[in-house]
Amino acid sequence: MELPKVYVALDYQNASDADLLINQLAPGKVGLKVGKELFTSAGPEWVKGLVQKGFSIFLDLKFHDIPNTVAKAVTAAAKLGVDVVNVHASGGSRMMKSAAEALKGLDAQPLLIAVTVLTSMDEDDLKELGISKTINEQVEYLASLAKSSGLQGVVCSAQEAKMLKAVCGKDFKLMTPGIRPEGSNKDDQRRTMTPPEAVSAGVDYMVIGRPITQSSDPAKAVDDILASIA
Ligand SMILES: O=c1ccn([C@@H]2O[C@H](COP(=O)(O)O)[C@@H](O)[C@H]2O)c(=O)[nH]1
Repeated sequence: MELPKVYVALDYQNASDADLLINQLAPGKVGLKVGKELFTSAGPEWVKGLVQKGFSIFLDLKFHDIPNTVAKAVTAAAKLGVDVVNVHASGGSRMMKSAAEALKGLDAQPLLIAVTVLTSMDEDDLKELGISKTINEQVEYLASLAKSSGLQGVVCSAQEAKMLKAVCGKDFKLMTPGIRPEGSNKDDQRRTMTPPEAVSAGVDYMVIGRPITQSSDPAKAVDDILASIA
């Protein structure tokens, strides 16, 4: 099944706030990304309800723990019927292999992808962590590790898309947050691209939150974004 190009990041405090937007969206047009805040407040049954309504769901919980725990967590996510689930590549190859192995043989197998370097980070943030590589080097390193561990793609910035498609191959999926329509506020994001730039760079999927959720007319913001990449 082909997944939608745009996932709306539902960074809301609770299900009723999120439902106000979801009720204006059509499942065939966009996917929905449920992250830590909303999952913690709304819970797995609410996520299952979105799946039943026909939405493609990216469950963005960025698991990062010992291999056994992450394997169990991705299994629980798969059982919700979500299409995409993620782990942190910095959890290492044993952790990622364990997650990939756990999904094999399940009836529903979500796309398993790994976060490389958060799109809110720049080179100074890497230095602070004791990493002397450039952003591109670190993203390439972690994406290659994710690929060799059996994952199907990564979360990265659209700025790294061309490089990663060349290194990891065109079938290796790129999910890209940090997307900002022309003229919109960057907020805490550091490595951004506009939707048309991201499409030209070859991304598979885009995650867009505040430019939609904080717009005075979120449904129109979605339509404008989709029109800009049609
Ligand atoms: O590297 C990453 C990984 C995840 N995210 C998530 O995507 C959305 C982006 O929201 P915006 O409002 O469009 O900035 C948010 O839920 C993050 O948790 C990311 O931004 N970068």
